[in-house]
Amino acid sequence: MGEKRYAVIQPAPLAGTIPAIASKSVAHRMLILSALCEGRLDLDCETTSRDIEATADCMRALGARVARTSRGFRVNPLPRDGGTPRPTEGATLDCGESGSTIRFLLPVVAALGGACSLTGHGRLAQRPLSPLFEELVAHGARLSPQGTFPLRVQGPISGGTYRLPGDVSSQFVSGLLMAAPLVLGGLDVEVAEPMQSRSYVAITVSSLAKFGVHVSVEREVHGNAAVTRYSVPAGSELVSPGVASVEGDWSNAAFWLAAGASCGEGVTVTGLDLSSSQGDRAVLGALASFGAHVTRGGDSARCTHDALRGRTIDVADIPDLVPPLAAVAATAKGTTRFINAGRLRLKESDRLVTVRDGLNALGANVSIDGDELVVEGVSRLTGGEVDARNDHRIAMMAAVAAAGAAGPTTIHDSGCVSKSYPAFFADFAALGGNVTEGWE
Ligand SMILES: O=C(O)C1=C[C@@H](OP(=O)(O)O)[C@@H](O)[C@H](O)C1
Ligand SMILES: C=C(OP(=O)(O)O)C(=O)O
Repeated sequence: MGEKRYAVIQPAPLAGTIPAIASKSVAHRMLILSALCEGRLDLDCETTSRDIEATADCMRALGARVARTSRGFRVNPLPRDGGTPRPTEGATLDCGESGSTIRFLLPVVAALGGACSLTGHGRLAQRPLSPLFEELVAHGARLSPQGTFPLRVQGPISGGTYRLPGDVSSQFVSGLLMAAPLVLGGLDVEVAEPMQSRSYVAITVSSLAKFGVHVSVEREVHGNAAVTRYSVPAGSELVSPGVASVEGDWSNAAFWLAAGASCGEGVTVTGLDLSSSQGDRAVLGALASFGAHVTRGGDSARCTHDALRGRTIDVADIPDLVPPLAAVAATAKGTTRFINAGRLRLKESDRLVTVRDGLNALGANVSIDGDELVVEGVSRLTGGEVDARNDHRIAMMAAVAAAGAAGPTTIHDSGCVSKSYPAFFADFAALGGNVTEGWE
């Protein structure tokens, strides 16, 4: 028995109903804020994943008590000293392979003051922390050089205005906003346009609101340039709502909805908030624009195959939807262009390359054109061998594409789905997928 998982998929269309797993994005934010706030939180979050657990472990290392309960997590926050949370001095926080965790916690630990270290694995050391890194240094943080772990952090940081470009990672903005209530004086984050992944900052703003912190958001135009200013006023305090729940995950539900769009009799995902602040609920509009039949229920969405045609889709705000939408585009008639997709190079893998290679290995016709991914639809995928390259969304994309292929597919390194969705292949089988897993 080897060290990596593989999955063999025999063609069989997916159909049926599946409950959404808990949103990874929301869970990260609720675990961090509940560890920093005043008062205990019972968090409804029935499913978990490697990334969510990385954040939970980091908050434990900082001094919070985070227990797994039958429904989710019970979080007792960091001890307080004169009303201020006090982190464990010299703590090491292992962020695993989670970009969200390290980018959210870097400003948070700097704001808490004291000394601690951040570490991680896989591609995490190569994923950018600049220019958040330089802005923190400019505001008083002392940090060891970027690019190697452990990253040593010594706070505190001052308030004032933090300036960031909008096209590297919105996670920098979210991290600073979660750190803001810990900083003396108010804190503004000024984000230059074009601003991508904007809706992820909206998730942060609505999570902070649950803990009683109001963020004002204003767009300002200065000559030819525009910025969005997020302001957290001085004196903002994080207070636990007591109980809260993590809503369903649109980014992962997108794979099942894409499977419904590609072939078969339709897939329904339940447990979704149709007016969520998660930008990835845009998957419904995107699948409808391909020609798929989309229906919305009270807390569910259903997608059924119909004649599909290629589209141009701007993915600046929805980078995580590219793998499932590319699986659909692979057999949509004509050309699909995913535009403003450059940031996909900065994910768990260079996702422009891994989406292209993963789908082409199954008989698709995908190419990269600058910051665009271009998919020429073929009438049917053949199946084949795909290396997921340690990227959960590439493994899930390949599985969805393989279900509708003419022949079998082997996905190497399929175990990486546990980063966001440990039960992915069990749910794939529950929807009628034909999958056999093993070690190699
Ligand atoms: O804030 C978040 O929860 C996320 C923001 C996005 O990253 P970028 O802002 O770096 O694009 C997204 O790709 C990631 O999976 C989750
Ligand atoms: C990019 C992702 O996550 P993160 O940036 O948190 O590693 C993802 O889940 O696709």
